[in-house]
Parts: sequence; C-alpha cells; structure tokens
Amino acid sequence: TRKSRPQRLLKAVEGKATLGDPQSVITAIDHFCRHKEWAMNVGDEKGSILDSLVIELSPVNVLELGTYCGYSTVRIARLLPPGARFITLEFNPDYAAVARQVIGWAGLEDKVQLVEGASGDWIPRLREHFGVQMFDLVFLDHWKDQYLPDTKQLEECGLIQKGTVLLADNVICPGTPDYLKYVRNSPHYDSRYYRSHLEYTKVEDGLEKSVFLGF
Ligand SMILES: Cc1ccc(Cc2cc(O)c(O)c(C(=O)NC/C=C/[C@H]3O[C@@H](n4cnc5c(N)ncnc54)[C@H](O)[C@@H]3O)c2)cc1
Ligand SMILES: [Mg+2]
Repeated sequence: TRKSRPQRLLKAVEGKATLGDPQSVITAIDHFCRHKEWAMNVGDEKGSILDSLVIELSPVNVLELGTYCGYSTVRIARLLPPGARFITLEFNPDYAAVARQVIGWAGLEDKVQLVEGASGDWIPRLREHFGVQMFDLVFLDHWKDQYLPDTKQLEECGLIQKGTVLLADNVICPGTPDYLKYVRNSPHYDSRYYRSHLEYTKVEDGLEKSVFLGF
C-alpha cells in the first residue's frame, strides 16, 4: 500500500539528514514540509520560539502531548540539560513508529521516553509509573479540544505545580478557545501570547506560554 505522509516524511529524513545530528533532522523535515508536503509540525518559525523558551527554562522534567512525527520532540530534546527527563505521549501507533525512527535518527533516543497511549489514560499514571513529581515544562500540541481537559487532569494529579510552564501550539489556528479562555482568565496562571504563523504558511498562529503561579 502507498506510504503515509509520516512515512514519506521519514524517508526524507533518512535521505537528507546526518545520523546523530538533530539539526539536520529538523532541517530535513522543514525542507520536506515547505517544498514537498505540508505536515502539522510546529515548524521552524514557532520552533525557534520554542527553542528560546526551552533554553531559558532549562527544564528537568518535560511532558509533550502529541508526538506526531517527533519534530518538536527532537527540537526540545536536543536542548535539554544532561539528566533531564522527557516523556512524550502519542496514541497513534503508526505515528509513534515514525517518531521513534525520527528521534533515533537524531540520536536522541536516550533522552526521550515515547509512551504509546492516550494522554487521558496516562496522565494519572505518570507519577507512579515514571516516578515524576511535577513537570517544569508541558508542550501541548495534540487534538486541540484535549488541551483543557488534560491541563485540568494534570492540575488534579499534582503534576502542575508553582513554576510549571505550559506551552500550547495552535492557539489561533486551528485554535483552542476554551483552553485560551481558561489560562488567560485564571488567577493561577500568568499567560502570554507569542505571535507567529501556522507552520510553513503566512496564516497567523502562535504559542501561548502560561506559568502556573500556585493554588
Ligand atoms: C482547520 C485547520 C486544520 C489543520 C490545521 C493545521 C494544524 C496545525 C498544527 O500545528 C496542529 O498541531 C494541528 C493538529 O490538528 N494537531 C493535532 C495533533 C495530533 C497528534 O497528537 C496525537 N494525539 C491526539 N490526541 C492525543 C491524545 N489524547 N493522547 C496522545 N496523543 C494524541 C495524534 O495521534 C497526532 O499525532 C493542525 C489548521 C487549521
Ligand atoms: Mg501544532
């Protein structure tokens, strides 16, 4: 059967990137998505905002919701300090399989734990299963209507504590109106919008950074 778009994206990485070189994997994916086939990676423009926030935060415990092909996983993992722990959740087995290979091609498999499953099932189990107490950074990039319920579940499980930074992709396009209203109106979050564009296009989109201030 015809290869899927993620499989074609992986072929582009294998054809163009240098094994063990994360930047070449990022460049190969961006080139593929800009010149061959668009794909819903955070992309180079929003990706550089993500990079600067990861560098500034230097997080020890990171959670990503929605691995897809692993593009943002590689962007984040390549900047993490030694000893950091990075868990990324992906419930589509085909996407997870591609992401494992993309992460492996970047040589970052030792920095990332890709968990195949749904965020709703796994969030309540992260503490006892991985021994993680709280997350310094959560990158939300999965189904847009899942951002709010998953954030509330992370709060309830005590995985969001004072200082935790939530970084949400696509708050304009496709948009996450209920999530945005929640973090912007809540007295427990200090929220800020980083204006950018939908990956590989001129359409407006952006990232929302929300710092949890404690209960
Ligand atoms: C109208 C319109 C359409 C598309 C766009 C363009 C556009 C631009 C973007 O940057 C986008 O992120 C998106 C977008 O829809 N992203 C959804 C991404 C899902 C991935 O996450 C996985 N997943 C979804 N729910 C869960 C879950 N609970 N637990 C674990 N994994 C989950 C899926 O298996 C996918 O791997 C779309 C713009 C406008
Ligand atoms: Mg996105």
